[in-house]
Amino acid sequence: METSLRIAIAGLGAVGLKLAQALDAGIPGCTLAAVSARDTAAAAQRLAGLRRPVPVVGIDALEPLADVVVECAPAALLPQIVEPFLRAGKTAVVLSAGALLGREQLVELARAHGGRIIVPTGALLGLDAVLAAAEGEIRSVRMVTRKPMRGLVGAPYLAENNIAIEDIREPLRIFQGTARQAAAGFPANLNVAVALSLAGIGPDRTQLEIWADPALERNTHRIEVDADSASFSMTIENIPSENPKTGRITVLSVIACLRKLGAPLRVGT
Ligand SMILES: NC(=O)C1=CN([C@@H]2O[C@H](COP(=O)(O)OP(=O)(O)OC[C@H]3O[C@@H](n4cnc5c(N)ncnc54)[C@H](OP(=O)(O)O)[C@@H]3O)[C@@H](O)[C@H]2O)C=CC1
Ligand SMILES: O=C([O-])CC(=O)C(=O)O
Repeated sequence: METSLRIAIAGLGAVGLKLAQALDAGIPGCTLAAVSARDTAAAAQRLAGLRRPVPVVGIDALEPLADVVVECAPAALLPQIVEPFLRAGKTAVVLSAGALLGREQLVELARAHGGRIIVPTGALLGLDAVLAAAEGEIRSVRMVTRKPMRGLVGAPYLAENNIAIEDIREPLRIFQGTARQAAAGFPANLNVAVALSLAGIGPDRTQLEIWADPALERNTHRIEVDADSASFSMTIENIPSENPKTGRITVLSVIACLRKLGAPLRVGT
């Protein structure tokens, strides 16, 4: 007998709204149960076209209404969104992966209560191969991210280091360091680097370069992995969504992830 997972969406922006619409159109094994947004009235308006309306509630009211929460909100809200679900032994799908760093207690909470945190591949690619390689020995993981300026503006790292990118004419390397350092300096831009590090050799060994490139339209990530099982490199060129910092493929990754949760055939690691 098919049971349907009740899905809550925390954050109704570029990712959350598209996800709500996809759930309303139908993802097998999943039912949209509730959403949360900063501006409740505006959110209710955005959802007016849904076939089956759902309540718009505060973050703290989501847990009793759902089995799974999809976090697609500003990174600072991550603990408030996922803790109630983990404490109830439920599942949290996390897009603000950078905010998991330094919050290992969330994983402990999940472990203690039988809950689960799932980080989808999101705007990246190749995490299946990285996970497989990590079962052997990975010698190095390097990622190079190139973004148009509108995909980077507002990042705290730029202000803290007096880096102005608005008027650059040539590609400019604005950051070189580890995934952990990038997550702190670019909390709305580099979740993908943290997801890569969690799949592979961790946030302190995953090396990252970030370039601002005025010639680009797409957020571009290249990953290079050297392991005892294989060497591989891959590049993804993300078409921006309504939010220039967020690739269109991000919500599709979440939809695929939810579909997989209830699927009798699961492909990929
Ligand atoms: N892992 C990955 O590969 C990727 C991760 N991300 C991350 O995913 C997250 C979502 O991205 P995106 O959809 O583009 O972001 P948006 O900025 O488009 O949307 C964020 C949403 O969060 C809502 N929000 C803000 N404050 C609250 C609150 N207090 N309670 C409830 N909701 C709130 C906003 O509400 P309102 O509309 O009312 O203002 C908005 O709807 C971001 O952290 C982003 O960095 C993005 C791309 C890829
Ligand atoms: O890393 C992110 O959070 C988003 C990103 O780069 C992209 O969408 O390409």
